[in-house]
Amino acid sequence: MTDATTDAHAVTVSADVATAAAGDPALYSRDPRYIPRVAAVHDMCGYGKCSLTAAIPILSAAGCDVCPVPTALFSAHTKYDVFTFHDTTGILPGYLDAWKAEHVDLDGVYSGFLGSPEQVAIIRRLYREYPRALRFVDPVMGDGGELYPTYTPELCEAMRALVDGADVLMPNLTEAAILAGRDYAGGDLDDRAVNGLLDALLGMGARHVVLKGVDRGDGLIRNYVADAAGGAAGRRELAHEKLSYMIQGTGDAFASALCGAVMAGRGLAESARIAGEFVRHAMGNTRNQPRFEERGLSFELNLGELTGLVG
Ligand SMILES: Nc1ncnc2c1ncn2[C@@H]1O[C@H](COP(=O)(O)OP(=O)(O)O)[C@@H](O)[C@H]1O
Ligand SMILES: Cc1ncc(COP(=O)(O)O)c(N)n1
Repeated sequence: MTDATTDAHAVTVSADVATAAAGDPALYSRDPRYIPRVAAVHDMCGYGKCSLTAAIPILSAAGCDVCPVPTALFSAHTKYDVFTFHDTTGILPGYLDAWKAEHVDLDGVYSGFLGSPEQVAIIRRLYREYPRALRFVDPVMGDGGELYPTYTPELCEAMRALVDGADVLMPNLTEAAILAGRDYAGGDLDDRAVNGLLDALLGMGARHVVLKGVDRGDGLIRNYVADAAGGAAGRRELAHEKLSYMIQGTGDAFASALCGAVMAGRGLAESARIAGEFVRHAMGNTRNQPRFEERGLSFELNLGELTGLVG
């Protein structure tokens, strides 16, 4: 892995990904006249923008037909002190039976926050019934070494089953450690530790991994892209400016923008670059909103960055 060079704000990359398309092949071959259909298996939050309320507009802006598979209904995301939670596991088998009866077809299955361990079986059913669909897995479980409040050890264990065969696995460092069965080692991992986590996840059967959120205290956030087929030479480090405040929902927006860029026919490293920039710009706009610390990422003014990706 080559070190990123820094400039003040923009993304820096360890290779010129924009011009090195040969080293950053598309995972999806996009016909600009065709609108790919992506099932978004996430929760719905009534307030606090994240999960489905991020996935639907962001993927739509990137030119996808988004079909929600709601894994839970929350009054607000789990960073609020008060929220209601309704697990929708019981309705999902009938929901997918009805899709099957109507011959719905899918080009992608993009999963995130789950409501119960049984929902992993629902995702695996989607994989079986739509074997052509690209599998995007955001293994949402926790952050900063802590699990989210509705996540049990059983749900984390079930989540591990989604690693094998994932076309794009997008964990943060907490989630990568849980999936790989390692202790969380903080956010400032060196290259060797990053490579160790990437190797572990690729060894568990992921085809590509985007490891998010390495923070070495130098003002940058680093995301890493690795490819099971490409070996060490195929790894990319993408670094961009770290803003000094935190916003909820950045992980969901990043994963949705990355998924949209891949479905628009971009390479994975280029897609990770686009997603990181999209989140960084939207964080700037979120800062101008009331109660910005808790409202979720306000990306409404940034969707135009994604509408031009196709064609
Ligand atoms: N403070 C920040 N400044 C700039 N970019 C950020 C910041 N927080 C998150 N991002 C971008 O969004 C990506 C995903 O955010 P993160 O919150 O780490 O995901 P998760 O919710 O999965 O932990 C990061 O890898 C980074 O590219
Ligand atoms: C109900 C719910 N859904 C999703 C998230 C993840 O948010 P993030 O994108 O910050 O990981 C959350 N905290 N709560």
